[in-house]
Amino acid sequence: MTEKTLRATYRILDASSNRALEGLRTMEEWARFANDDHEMSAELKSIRHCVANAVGRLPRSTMLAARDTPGDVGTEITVPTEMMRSSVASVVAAAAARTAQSLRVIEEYGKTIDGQLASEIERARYRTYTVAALLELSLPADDRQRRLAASSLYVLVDAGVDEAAFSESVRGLYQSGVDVLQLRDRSASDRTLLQRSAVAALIARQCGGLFIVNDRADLAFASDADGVHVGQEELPVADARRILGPDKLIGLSTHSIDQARDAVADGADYIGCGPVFAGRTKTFDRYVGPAFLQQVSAEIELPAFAIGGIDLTNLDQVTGAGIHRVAVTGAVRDADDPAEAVAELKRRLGKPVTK
Ligand SMILES: Cc1ncc(COP(=O)(O)OP(=O)(O)O)c(N)n1
Ligand SMILES: Cc1nc(C(=O)O)sc1CCOP(=O)(O)O
Ligand SMILES: [Mg+2]
Repeated sequence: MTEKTLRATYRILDASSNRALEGLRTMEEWARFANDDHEMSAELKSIRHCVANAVGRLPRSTMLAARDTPGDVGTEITVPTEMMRSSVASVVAAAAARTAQSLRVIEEYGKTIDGQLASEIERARYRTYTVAALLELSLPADDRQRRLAASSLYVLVDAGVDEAAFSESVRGLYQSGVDVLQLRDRSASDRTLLQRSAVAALIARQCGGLFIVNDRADLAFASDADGVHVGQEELPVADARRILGPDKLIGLSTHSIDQARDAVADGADYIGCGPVFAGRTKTFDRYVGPAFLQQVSAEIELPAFAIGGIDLTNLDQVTGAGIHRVAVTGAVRDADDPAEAVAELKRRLGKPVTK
């Protein structure tokens, strides 16, 4: 092995052992101080010491001499969500992934220097898989469902004239009280929808809101949105779920009580119920009116958002039918002061009932 290759190998082993030990410590802190779990804390501490002892077989002075943090190009490479964690569950999940990846790196490059090191790290890696899974399963489910249950105002927006205007509008809507925002724009290209969705997903995490992509589970996945909303003619819920997995939200449009019942059976996380009234955004042959909302309110346990032509002039008909969640477009888009319209809608909706 050339001097240059050997130095690079020690640099990798140094960085990866630091990353692995940091990840193990991050997991250990939750097991110790949040879960008060003596057994899990002890196991994570034991793995951390095994890794440290195994890496201790390497010449520390050589590792330190190979370290060059100021020259590390990786420190400048970031992704938007790298500095964001939407929940403690995501902190622990990131630490578990980082630890496993780093142990694998130490194991593989360590094989070129010390086989005993590699086999000790392999044992530590398998132990980490087990304890990390138990730790992640001990955590409260990601709070996406909790935030959905607490949501009452859902606003649908288009891609806007450019990313800057879109970002400003999205942030303003969340800050004025919008709980859920959906990007719905038939005229935008996939590339534009993806870029806008990635931006909105990040802003949603920063503001504590939820961001949903209309129709397209692929774009929702690629942008790390909180979920997708599909209609009766788009991907079935089950197929959207296969793409997004169990932790993302899938909303389904419903226009009858049978469709609402099917939505529950199909595993949707929430439903849109409409079109209730004629509106300015989308036209229909028929409107379900408040009667459908009464049926849903009486029977369906999922969060149900009334949609279609809803604004402050007819909101009382919606809440009077027992639905305290609405999804609107025109009522905010066409308002003289969108922030004030949001605030007034939220005031009139109050805290959502449990369904
Ligand atoms: C919250 C919510 N409810 C209903 C719809 C309508 O979805 P869909 O029937 O797929 O029609 P389009 O929005 O795709 O035209 C929605 N988007 N959001
Ligand atoms: C996109 C959409 N879907 C509906 C449904 O009933 O499925 S109603 C609707 C339009 C919502 O916009 P506005 O609040 O401006 O009427
Ligand atoms: Mg649709």
